[in-house]
Amino acid sequence: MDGMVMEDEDDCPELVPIDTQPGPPAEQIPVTIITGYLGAGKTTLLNYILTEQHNKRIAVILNEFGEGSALEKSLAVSQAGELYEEWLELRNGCLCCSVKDNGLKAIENLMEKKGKFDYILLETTGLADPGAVASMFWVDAELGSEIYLDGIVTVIDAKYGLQQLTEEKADRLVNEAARQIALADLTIINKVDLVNEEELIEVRDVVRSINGLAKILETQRSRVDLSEVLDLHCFDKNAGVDLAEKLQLVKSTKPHLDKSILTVTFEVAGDLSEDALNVFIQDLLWEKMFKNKEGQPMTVIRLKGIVSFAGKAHQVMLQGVHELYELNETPQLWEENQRINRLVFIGRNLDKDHLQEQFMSTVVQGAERNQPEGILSS
Ligand SMILES: Nc1nc2c(ncn2[C@@H]2O[C@H](COP(=O)(O)OP(=O)(O)OP(=O)(O)O)[C@@H](O)[C@H]2O)c(=O)[nH]1
Ligand SMILES: [Zn+2]
Repeated sequence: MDGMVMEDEDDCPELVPIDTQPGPPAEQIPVTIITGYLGAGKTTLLNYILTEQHNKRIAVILNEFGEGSALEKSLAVSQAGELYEEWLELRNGCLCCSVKDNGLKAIENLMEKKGKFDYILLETTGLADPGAVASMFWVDAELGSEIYLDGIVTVIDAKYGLQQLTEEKADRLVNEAARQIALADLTIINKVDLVNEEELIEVRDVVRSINGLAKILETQRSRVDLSEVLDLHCFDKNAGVDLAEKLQLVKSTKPHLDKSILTVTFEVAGDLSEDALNVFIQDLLWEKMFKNKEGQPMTVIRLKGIVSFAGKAHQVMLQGVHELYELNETPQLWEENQRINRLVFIGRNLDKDHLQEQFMSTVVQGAERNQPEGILSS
């Protein structure tokens, strides 16, 4: 248990046991990923945070990782009004591995030269898939990096967001704007000055229909309460208590605009077999074995949950970003006879009934089981 699991590909690290310390050590530096479609207000948000926040040394990274095939990319880091540039070498065109090796190294080099930052804000370009960038920081924290992923913030243009979300995509491609919303821990609907109340409600409904879990803020010029954006600890197992509460409020959504991406959530009482759960998740995320009624494979972009393992007194937090997932014991103890697994899946072609049916097969049955099993609600 307590480990990062990833697909076993040649260039990628293998299953790595991690320490069982609760939460990131104090000296680790949080990185918040700021994503969102072209022109939504990401840079405006960065600048706002930089001007509002005076007691943190914040480094800003502008990410071009996801784009082009150039062999070198610059990593611009600005701090206290000064701009530094580091060059990244992209090996063999494999962005995932190059970014992982060099992106973090560049940041760490920079810290050696310029002194430690307290916080890193990373703006992805509007068309990038922030999932790849998020995975890199997430994995690296497990490998003992100085940097950990705090949260994924997606900025949405109140005026053009809907249009961006409905842009036709070639058959198998996911609309990037929708994917960015699906990945978010927090969404910010910006430019509220440009729309009327009705239009705003429409955008809000669509955002909610894609991601039923992320909090939604509404802003003008990306002016937010910084405490709602920074230090969210979304990937931290100590956030398990908050997550457990939040999951109780999440509702499954109906497709709204972008037909394919939505949120599915359910609760199942009882204890799970850890092995069976791993098989279920891997079949879902890696093998894409589960199909909807139209025969299309279910694709999960983001996954969160609190689960109960047979024989474990503590709650276990489940987190997934694309094909990476993690199970971590939280400090939270189960109350007797209150062991309820709560899961939230955000992705395409999700069929709730089928997913829940498959999940039920991970519940420990018969003599092994020490809790009553059954569906509580949905
Ligand atoms: N009317 C209005 N304009 C805004 C608001 N927020 C940002 N803008 C403007 O929208 C434009 C795009 O803002 P940016 O912050 O550069 O957006 P971005 O997401 O960083 O854009 P790219 O990096 O190009 O994808 C700029 O001209 C901003 O001044 C807002 O709340 N209302
Ligand atoms: Zn920008």
